[in-house]
Amino acid sequence: MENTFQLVRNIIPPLSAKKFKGQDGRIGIVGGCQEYTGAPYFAAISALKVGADLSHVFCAREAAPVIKSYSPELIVHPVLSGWRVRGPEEVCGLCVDRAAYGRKQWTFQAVTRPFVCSGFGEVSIEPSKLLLSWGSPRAALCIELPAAQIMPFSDSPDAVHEVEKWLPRLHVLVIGPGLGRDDTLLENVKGILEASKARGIPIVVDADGLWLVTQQPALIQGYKNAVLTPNHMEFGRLHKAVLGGPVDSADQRATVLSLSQALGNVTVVRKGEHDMISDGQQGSALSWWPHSVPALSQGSVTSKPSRSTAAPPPPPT
Ligand SMILES: NC(=O)C1=CN([C@@H]2O[C@H](COP(=O)(O)OP(=O)(O)OC[C@H]3O[C@@H](n4cnc5c(N)ncnc54)[C@H](OP(=O)(O)O)[C@@H]3O)[C@@H](O)[C@H]2O)[C@@H](O)CC1
Ligand SMILES: Nc1ncnc2c1ncn2[C@@H]1O[C@H](COP(=O)(O)OP(=O)(O)OP(=O)(O)O)[C@@H](O)[C@H]1O
Repeated sequence: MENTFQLVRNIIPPLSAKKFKGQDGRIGIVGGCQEYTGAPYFAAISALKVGADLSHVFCAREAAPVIKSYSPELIVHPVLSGWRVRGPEEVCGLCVDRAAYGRKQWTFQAVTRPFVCSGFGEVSIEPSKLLLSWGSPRAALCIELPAAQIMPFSDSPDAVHEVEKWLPRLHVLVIGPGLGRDDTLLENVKGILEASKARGIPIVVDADGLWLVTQQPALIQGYKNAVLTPNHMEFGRLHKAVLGGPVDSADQRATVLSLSQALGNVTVVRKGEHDMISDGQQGSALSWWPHSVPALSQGSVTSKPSRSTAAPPPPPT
């Protein structure tokens, strides 16, 4: 137990009157969409609980009010998602919440001449038109649009740019908790990941960030400032994508080591009954992680303390 305390002390910055806010860690979490608001919250708040000073959450627009109301300590940027439809003159502007794209239910706001409508209704998109219907009895509005005019948007014109301007002030970025798997949103996240790499910022990749990396392992290949934190399923998917086959359950540690090596010595923390870590040099089981933490969706917490102070990953026992 004493050993565990010492290891925890190693990654928690000591309090000091000489420091000012921000010096002990400014963390960025890229995650949170309409469905998932808990995972980015846990990621952000657990960084604060282990000693970081500031936690920023960059999330989809519709997740922001929810995450903000979990805690006043978090700084929440609703920049990741949305659709803006630029229509013909009679449609001055129309916003449809991005997270629901591909489904029937949308939250929308349409500013048309001669009226404004907003609400929660059904939207169908065809190549050249957009049909909104809402209310009871149902009202409908059909807008003729060239498909090219339905464009992804963030609350600001460019999601990557919006996050990028914060990057010089961040010590570490956590990419993926509760992000969802929408292609357009992941395209934004890809841009954020590349911008972070260009600055050498340490990155923890979790949950849907791992989904993205599984589709495009080159994104993280050889970036030694990255820590991947896959759970059982995520590890299996990543292993298959990178090494081309299923996980050898007979030697779990070896699989973590070989995945790390195949990714160019990116650090891999495989979560499970025994968390396993490898930086491609050696593979270890982490018995130090406090297993009083129940296996109740605590992965969002697990991955964050390990890099939340931009400290090196915890040493193996
Ligand atoms: N509060 C929030 O905001 C949270 C948000 N989150 C968000 O949720 C989304 C989905 O993420 P995920 O990890 O649940 O889905 P995924 O990777 O598809 O795997 C699910 C399947 O894996 C299986 N399975 C799992 N463990 C296993 C094991 N040890 N051994 C064997 N099987 C195992 C299990 O199979 P089952 O038991 O159902 O047969 C299940 O079907 C993602 O967008 C993420 O960001 C989450 O982070 C949660 C907290
Ligand atoms: N079978 C298990 N026995 C004991 N502890 C476990 C077990 N599986 C996971 N854990 C603990 O839970 C932590 C999170 O693992 P888990 O597989 O739940 O990750 P996750 O699915 O990414 O979580 P989240 O749902 O928050 O994203 C692990 O780091 C480990 O400490």
